[in-house]
Amino acid sequence: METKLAADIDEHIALFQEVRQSLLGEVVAVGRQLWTCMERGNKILVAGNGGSAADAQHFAAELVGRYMMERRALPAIALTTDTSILTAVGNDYGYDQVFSRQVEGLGKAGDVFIGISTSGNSENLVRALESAKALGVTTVALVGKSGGKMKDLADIVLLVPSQNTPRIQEAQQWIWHTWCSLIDQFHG
Ligand SMILES: O=C(CO)[C@@H](O)[C@H](O)[C@H](O)[C@H](O)COP(=O)(O)O
Ligand SMILES: [Zn+2]
Repeated sequence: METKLAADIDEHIALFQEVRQSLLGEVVAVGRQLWTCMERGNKILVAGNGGSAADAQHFAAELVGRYMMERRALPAIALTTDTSILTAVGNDYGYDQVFSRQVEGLGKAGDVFIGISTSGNSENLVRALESAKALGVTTVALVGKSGGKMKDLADIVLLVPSQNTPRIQEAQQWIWHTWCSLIDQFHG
């Protein structure tokens, strides 16, 4: 039992070392793009399922509220929180449209949509990427495993090199926390 837990920690550390090697530069570049988007008056839309829904909300909370320093509120909306929208759209159109419908209602050219998924194959995120693209909303896919269908649709793809769902989520949490940290610094 403890051996398995220790192996999980070793896997986490090895993955983070790999992420530092292969993804840090791009994470910084995307963080700068997110800041530029919000600075010019556009907003960030973010969505995911399950643990990634929690991540979407956690990220939006730290932009609208604060991360580590005092700064102005920033415009970010998690598309996972309004149960009336989620149940109405899910019931009337289907669960695969719960995010795309919100992107169509809220998205403006110049906004950024971020889809968080471990598989890259959640259909509601695939549809949201398609809707975003049609509106001129920049799309970012935070994915793992093979990157799935989302990898081929998004403008920017950050692929965590792991097949293990919780480890991928841990690395994705590092990515959006790093964006929060960079945005604090850019805000100055
Ligand atoms: O958090 C976990 C597993 O760690 C689960 O809740 C997980 O997020 C759900 O199974 C999601 O539906 C998986 O979707 P995705 O990451 O493949 O887009
Ligand atoms: Zn989880």
